Amino acid sequence: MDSNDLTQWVVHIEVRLKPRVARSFETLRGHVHDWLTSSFERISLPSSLEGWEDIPVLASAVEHVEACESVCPHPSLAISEISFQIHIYQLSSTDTFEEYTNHDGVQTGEDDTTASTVWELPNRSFEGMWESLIFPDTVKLQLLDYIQATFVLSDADIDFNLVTWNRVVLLYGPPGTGKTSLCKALAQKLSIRLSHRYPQSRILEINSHSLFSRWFSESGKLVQRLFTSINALVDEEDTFIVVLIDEVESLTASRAAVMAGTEPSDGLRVVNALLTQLDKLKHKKNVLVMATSNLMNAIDTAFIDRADIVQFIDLPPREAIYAILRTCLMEMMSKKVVEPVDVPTIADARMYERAGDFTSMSPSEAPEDPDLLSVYVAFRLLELAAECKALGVSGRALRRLPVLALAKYIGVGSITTHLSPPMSMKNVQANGNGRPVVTNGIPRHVGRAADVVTWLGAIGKVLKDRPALPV
Ligand SMILES: Nc1ncnc2c1ncn2[C@@H]1O[C@H](COP(=O)(O)OP(=O)(O)OP(=O)(O)O)[C@@H](O)[C@H]1O
Repeated sequence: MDSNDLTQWVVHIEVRLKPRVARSFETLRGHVHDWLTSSFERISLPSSLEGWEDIPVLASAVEHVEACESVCPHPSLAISEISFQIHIYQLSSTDTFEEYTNHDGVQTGEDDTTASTVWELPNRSFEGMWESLIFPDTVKLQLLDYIQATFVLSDADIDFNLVTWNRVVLLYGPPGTGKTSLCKALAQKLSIRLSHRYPQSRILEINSHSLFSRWFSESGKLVQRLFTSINALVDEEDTFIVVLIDEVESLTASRAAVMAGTEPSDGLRVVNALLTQLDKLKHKKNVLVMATSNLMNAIDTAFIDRADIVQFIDLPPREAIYAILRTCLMEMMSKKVVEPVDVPTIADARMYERAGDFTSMSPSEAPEDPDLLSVYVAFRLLELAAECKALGVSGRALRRLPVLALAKYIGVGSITTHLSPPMSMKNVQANGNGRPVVTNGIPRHVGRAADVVTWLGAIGKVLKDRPALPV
């Protein structure tokens, strides 16, 4: 951007408070703004910000500050180019609660089926999920922008008869590509970003299979009953509700298939009931329906037609695989399971690749010099990512590779420490190669870690066992 250009980019700053801190969010927002504008010249996007620990009022209340990714094409921005939107939030640790329904609508215990599970948002169980999901392009930001666009139009009091939307998003694609996780992560993000409008947020996950009653013809009624409880939640106008329908094809089986006799006739009642209920929900501002499917062809076209966004989520491309494997490796390094080295980002790895810095090297020739070792790691990770891409490995299977590598090729016995449960202080004593440390008050042993070259080699071997590798 031209330095004379007065355009400012909106940058979202998310400030997570410690549990049980009872301070005015408005006052804290002011302190965070003052700290940002007085302490930084530039901010990298995305990045975790540090330095608030030196401001007593922030140190006593804050747990984490994140400058979120932005549509801005620059990796960092000068403070003068930024218009801050500061979101203060506190995580709920509340366990999920389940809503029960049965054929006659009375909770009786044995016959009850769990029709839905509800979480308060933002919830500790979903923290970090957004960052951990890696997709090509700007899939995540586009989805976030879509929701924000609906709020801009709602605020402008746009006539719903002229410009309309249904608040329904459908993600489809192969299994294990992160669709369900993306829905949950998006719900968490929205609960933080929309907290000035909606002080409460919840996600309600529908258990599609439970809605098929063993009492013939009851399923349509079960859907209606479930939506009666959803409507009760939505009626609280200061609460934002995300309704997640996983495997939506089981609830919205194509009516053509039902007519042709390839689907049970109960399916017809369910899909009709669901479409009717969705039409009623679309007038509510505080609800978003997110659905996922592996079988797009099996979904009734009337449901697809109601979705404002139909987004294909594919198997990860090489760059995303690199980034996912890198996060796995870095997590293991941070927990001392793998010896720490600098693992280049995908951007750096591609730079090395373009510069021709890679020469084919066998693991026995891996350099000892830390800088060269880090280039070697980038090289091996790119190779592994290309292999995974060729095999069509899903994101879910990628995250399993470290466990398989440890179990099959490294050997559980060759690594000590974090495999054992936390010990009390009096039990802490140096053992074997380990020495005791205290992390967050929990004593742990730092033991023998595998070296990164061995790890990468083991992951390569797991990929070679193709039949045993669940993709
Ligand atoms: N693109 C990705 N980036 C990072 N992690 C991913 C990605 N895709 C999948 N994963 C990992 O795989 C796990 C499974 O993902 P998830 O259940 O959301 O996939 P899904 O597409 O909904 O699968 P299914 O269709 O089988 O229900 C997640 O916990 C996540 O760790």
